[in-house]
Amino acid sequence: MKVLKFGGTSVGSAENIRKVKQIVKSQPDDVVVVVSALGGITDKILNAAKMAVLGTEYFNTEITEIRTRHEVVVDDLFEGEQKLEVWEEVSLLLDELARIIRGVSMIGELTPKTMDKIGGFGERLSSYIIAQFIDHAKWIDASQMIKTDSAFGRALVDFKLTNQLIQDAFSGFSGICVAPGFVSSNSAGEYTTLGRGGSDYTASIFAAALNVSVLEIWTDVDGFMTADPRIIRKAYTIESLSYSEAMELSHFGAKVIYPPTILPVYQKNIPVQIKNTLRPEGEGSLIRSSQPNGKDRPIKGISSISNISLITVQGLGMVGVTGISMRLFGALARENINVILISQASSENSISFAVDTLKAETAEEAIRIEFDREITGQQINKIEVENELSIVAIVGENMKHTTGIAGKLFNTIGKNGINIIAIAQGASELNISWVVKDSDLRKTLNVVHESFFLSENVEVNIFLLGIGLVGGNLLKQILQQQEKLLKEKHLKLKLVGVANSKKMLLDRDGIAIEGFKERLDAEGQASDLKAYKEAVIRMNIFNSVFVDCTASDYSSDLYADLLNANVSIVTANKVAASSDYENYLKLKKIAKQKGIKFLFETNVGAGLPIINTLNDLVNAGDQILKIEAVLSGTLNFIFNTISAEVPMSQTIKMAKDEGYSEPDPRVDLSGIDVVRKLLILVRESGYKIDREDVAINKFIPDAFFDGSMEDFWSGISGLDADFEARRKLLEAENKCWRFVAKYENGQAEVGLQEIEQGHPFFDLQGSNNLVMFTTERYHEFPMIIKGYGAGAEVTAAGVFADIIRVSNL
Ligand SMILES: NC(=O)c1ccc[n+]([C@@H]2O[C@H](COP(=O)([O-])OP(=O)(O)OC[C@H]3O[C@@H](n4cnc5c(N)ncnc54)[C@H](O)[C@@H]3O)[C@@H](O)[C@H]2O)c1
Ligand SMILES: N[C@@H](CCO)C(=O)O
Repeated sequence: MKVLKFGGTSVGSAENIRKVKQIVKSQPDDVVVVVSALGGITDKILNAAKMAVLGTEYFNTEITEIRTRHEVVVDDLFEGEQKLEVWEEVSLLLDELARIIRGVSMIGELTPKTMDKIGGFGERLSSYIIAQFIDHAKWIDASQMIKTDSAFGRALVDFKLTNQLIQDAFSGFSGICVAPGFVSSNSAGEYTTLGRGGSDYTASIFAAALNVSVLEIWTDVDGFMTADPRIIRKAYTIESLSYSEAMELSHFGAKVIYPPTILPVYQKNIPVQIKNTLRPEGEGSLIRSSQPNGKDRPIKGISSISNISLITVQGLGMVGVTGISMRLFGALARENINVILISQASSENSISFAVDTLKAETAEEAIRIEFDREITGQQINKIEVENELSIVAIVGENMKHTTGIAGKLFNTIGKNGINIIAIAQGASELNISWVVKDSDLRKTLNVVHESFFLSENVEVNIFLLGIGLVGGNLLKQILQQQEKLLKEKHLKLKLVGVANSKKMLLDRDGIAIEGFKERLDAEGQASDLKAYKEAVIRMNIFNSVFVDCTASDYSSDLYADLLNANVSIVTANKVAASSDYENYLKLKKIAKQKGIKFLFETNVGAGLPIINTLNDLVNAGDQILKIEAVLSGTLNFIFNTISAEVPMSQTIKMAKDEGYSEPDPRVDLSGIDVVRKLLILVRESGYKIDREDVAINKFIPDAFFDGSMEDFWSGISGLDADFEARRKLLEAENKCWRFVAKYENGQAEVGLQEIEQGHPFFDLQGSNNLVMFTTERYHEFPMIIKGYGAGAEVTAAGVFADIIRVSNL
């Protein structure tokens, strides 16, 4: 035999009741079907009664709506003679209900006893209709079998008597019977009810009394999910869980089953199968006795409750004093306040507990009254209430067998900048709960869900700034690689923000790269860097990375604010890392302290692995003694391309067209770009250096850099003849020009040099770069890194690699 329980949504309409019939009919076993009232009906009944006692006539509207809901269902489900018969019986029940509510209105009194009498009408109505609809089903009056005390509203079951009555009623029974949930009666035969979740309880009581093979709870969700699916789209159904895990998850928000109702079946070790009436083919969740399974994940699910207040009672006078907790929780119990989480440090000087925000004020008042003497005597000096909080809990029996869960949990949460306000873990190790701000809840659930591999993929959320040559190429490369990364590395790169100097667009759900430009143009708001930054911070998305592909010289606050909000930074823009040494150091420090990344590999040598190599050398204890390098792709290209046929001014235009130069090529020609790169290399080598410490030997007069861009382009060809004459002389001497950066013994300089054949710089072709590190370990033969040093494609690839580094793959 089996017990099947159908909830309010499952029996909420004629269409759903047909599904119920199908499910019941397809059972090979004898079945007891326990049903809730049609969805929303119990609330309406209780509301009508409350309206009646308040003396408003609105209760009549509710009664009419209750009648119509049932009429529509009966009309739809039955035909001809049967319809009349069923409606006649249903009408009688509805008339009785209306009479009682009118009585309440006349007397102006609504006792718990009356509430219980009318509270079960919804179940009596629905069970009767369903019993008639399922051929050969028998209706049984569960209220006369489940016997309770007379505590109206939440009666206590007399299990001995109840089990006997149920067993007697079912002796020799076979077939299908339908029973109302929630209803019970006292020894005088008066109606009582079983409290919240009462229909689950009825089903559990029947299942235990009849010792059935399984209790099936049919509801409107697929079962227990790994997290709230409204927040975590990747949440999925938990196949099997223990009674304790189910209780813990239900207690914290997953209202799949009402926890105390599990007790009777738990005691008899009867499995509970959760199924979705609207999707019966789904696997659902199976609750059974704990069978720690090595293959199971250490945690089964994450649950949460919002609108929590945390109350902290603090005072040195509490230390070592017995009875404080007893009085504290006694005071709360007297006010009927449910305490959801308790945390007390071993110092005993404070105790914090969480309650529903609606109860916070009453709780504070109750404590102030209870501890009036201690507050006056300053043994207790602080009672603090913090609102707008949420509790999050991870639940899993296997946590007991696994070390490092708490470490991993709090490390991931911390890295994402989420502040933990209180923590509690019971010694059963079944549950770790902690308190965060409501505004951090979504992010917390996301990172925890992901970090415990409840979801298969690691997600990195990208906010891109700048979609010119480098940014545009980057998006193309991500688009090309996205699927492969997802499939092979389980890395999901999601674009959640994109901006250029005209427009900006943010979307937490993701911006498809294909067609992003059209969407940016159509939906984007006017670009505003401050607003973009603030939106990134406000969105508070987990695993966020801000990718800067502009050359903008904005305030240094931008990066600092983002890093402080735990958003990693990947930048092709050299401005920040080459700004004041103090600012560079500050940004690196924030990133380190927050456990996130500030990466700028492409700042030197575009996609060449220069900074990472330097970091490896230094981290492994090497010391950089000398740096000699050709660091400008643009300048190297110019000096390699200039000839009798191609004058210097033309090579500048060519470098720009090839995408080597800065958006403003004067930054390259003035040597500023190379100074920036040298500063970054020297700093990453571990030395303090600022811009004024670098000597620049310019090869184009300052006057060309002072005017407008137009002035520059129109004037620069004036230098062509002189350059060509000098070039010829150089060529005759078998030498070439290279713009060289050098650092040694605290001296830094950049400038044009004549390079002789045989020198490593001499054969450096096109826009290539070359860096030579002379170190304590690479002494006689310096380490050389050489290759494309500029170009949108290689730079974008370097930025891409940094983004992947952020994901910690
Ligand atoms: N091209 C290379 O070889 C190379 C190599 C290494 C590093 N970089 C660096 O990459 C960066 C980008 O270079 P690029 O050639 O792609 O430049 P670009 O001019 O082609 O693109 C710049 C982008 O930034 C946007 N932008 C500029 N100011 C902005 C602002 N205040 N707010 C929002 N958007 C803004 C522009 O609209 C444009 O989309 C530069 O910092 C450059 O130094 C380039
Ligand atoms: N403008 C830069 C790009 C690479 O940083 C160069 O020419 O080297």
